[in-house]
Amino acid sequence: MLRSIVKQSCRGSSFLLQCSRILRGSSKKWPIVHQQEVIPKRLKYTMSGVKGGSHKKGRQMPEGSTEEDLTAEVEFDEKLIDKDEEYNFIASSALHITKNILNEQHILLIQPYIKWGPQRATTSPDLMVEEAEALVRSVPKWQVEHTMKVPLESFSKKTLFGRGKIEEIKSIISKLRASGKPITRIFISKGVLYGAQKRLLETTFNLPILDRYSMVIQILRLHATTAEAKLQVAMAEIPYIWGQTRPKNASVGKLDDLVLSESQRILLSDRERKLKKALESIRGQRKLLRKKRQARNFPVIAVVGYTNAGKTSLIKALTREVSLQPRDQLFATLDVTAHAGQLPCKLEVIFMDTVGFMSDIPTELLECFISTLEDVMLADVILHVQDISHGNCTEQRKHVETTLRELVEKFGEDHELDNIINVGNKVDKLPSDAREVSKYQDMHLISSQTLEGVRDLLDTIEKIILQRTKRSHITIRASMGGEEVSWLYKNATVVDTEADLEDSQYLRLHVVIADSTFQQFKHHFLKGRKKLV
Ligand SMILES: Nc1nc2c(ncn2[C@@H]2O[C@H](COP(=O)(O)OP(=O)(O)OP(=O)(O)O)[C@@H](O)[C@H]2O)c(=O)[nH]1
Ligand SMILES: [Mg+2]
Repeated sequence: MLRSIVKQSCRGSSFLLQCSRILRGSSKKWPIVHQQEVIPKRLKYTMSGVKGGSHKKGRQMPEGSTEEDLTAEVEFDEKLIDKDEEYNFIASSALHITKNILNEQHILLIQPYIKWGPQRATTSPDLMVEEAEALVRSVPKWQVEHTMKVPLESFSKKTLFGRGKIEEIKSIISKLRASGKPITRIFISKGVLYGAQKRLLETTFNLPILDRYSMVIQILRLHATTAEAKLQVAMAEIPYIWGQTRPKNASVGKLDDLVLSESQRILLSDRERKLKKALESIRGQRKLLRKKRQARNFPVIAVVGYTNAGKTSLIKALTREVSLQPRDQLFATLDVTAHAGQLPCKLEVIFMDTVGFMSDIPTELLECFISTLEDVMLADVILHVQDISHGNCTEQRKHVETTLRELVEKFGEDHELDNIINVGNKVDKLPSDAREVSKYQDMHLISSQTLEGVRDLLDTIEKIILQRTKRSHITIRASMGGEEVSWLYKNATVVDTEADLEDSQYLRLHVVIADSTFQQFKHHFLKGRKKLV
């Protein structure tokens, strides 16, 4: 900690600059046919702004910028997120999207896993089942009636399971029907099943089959409320449908793939093109929004983590924002929303809530949320929230870290991911003697529910934010009622003020100030220039 006292005088005002520079850090390296029938509707797309923000009166804002300015409009065809009967027909064949997702469904859950070899599961089958059950629970009225763990030698068999296992599954389905629990869907908890595998199994059991990708799509459809989230989910459906479809000139032997007519192919391509365009516009709007935030000079803290780790709960604990609704559901948050908060030094910051990650789901799905994830890449600090009470915590952590790295590489961001703070959440669920374990050593153990450890975490965030955004904590002595005082209120964060014991005409202001702003301050007041910019 550097402490220095600088005595200066100018224009009759003397300054005692007592600089307590807490931290100084390195800079951040940082298809169709129907086009004519559709009347493109101009839907209002409202970008979520900073919720709960409190702007200090007189604080310097970019000219003309207000909360209102965070609203932007993107034009897109209403059919992309609403009812498009022809598309829905294709989607329901490939994804088994139900007309009314809220209808009751009775699920037979099958968890396949590889016991030996390079594809061997890194997680225990029981934990895999637990996660698969949580996926089903995330849709109201969907109920797991029976669960099976099935060890396999590989996932590439045409019928996935051997003959004996298929007979066993058939017999379980019959028994359940006989006992008044008829199965309506089979959920095979594997990332993506080949189109041919899926259709063969559907014919064998005479039931719709869901894999993890199509299961997650059902949940995302249910949880998407804003136009942006709905467009992103609509986009995420397209690669899956193409993957399930027999390629145009494929040999007729592949009868088990989903076969689309020429007009259906055109419809799908056209939809893909329009979605890409709409999402590009949204990406542009998000960039604009980011620029506005940057102009306002608010540090940004992105909160990432495995789904259900407690990201939304942590933001709620840090901001006390009552409107935030943490839910015991997977993929509860689909929109990146910005929430205003304050660090202990009173510096206003923005916390960004994000979409959760999940293993054994192709990154293609997550990539549709790229405009969202760009906000994460460009944040000053990333909080990686982990549910340490979860039996699979270590694997979840690895998965999030790997995916973040993959996304950074894929989207060419120059990011070293060196600004991550690991947060071990739900510590209240751990017995006290389990907390000392070395695997938690690089983590801030907290509970978003009891608020244990939250204040310490905020202190760490503050330290890193000050370092990365090149801000310092300093004390400035200035004449009471003088121009310097109002300038500082406008351009810096005044944490506290006290009377100067040596001279009652002076105030001592404890401020958090960006290094560049401090240079401006010195330039204006120490060089005798009266006019401020
Ligand atoms: N006991 C306990 N439960 C917690 C804690 N933090 C979150 N939860 C619970 O965990 C569940 C998930 O919390 P969320 O905050 O919605 O998790 P999330 O990471 O935002 O989840 P997604 O948005 O679905 O990715 C909710 O039921 C919360 O009440 C905690 O510190 N202790
Ligand atoms: Mg959430």
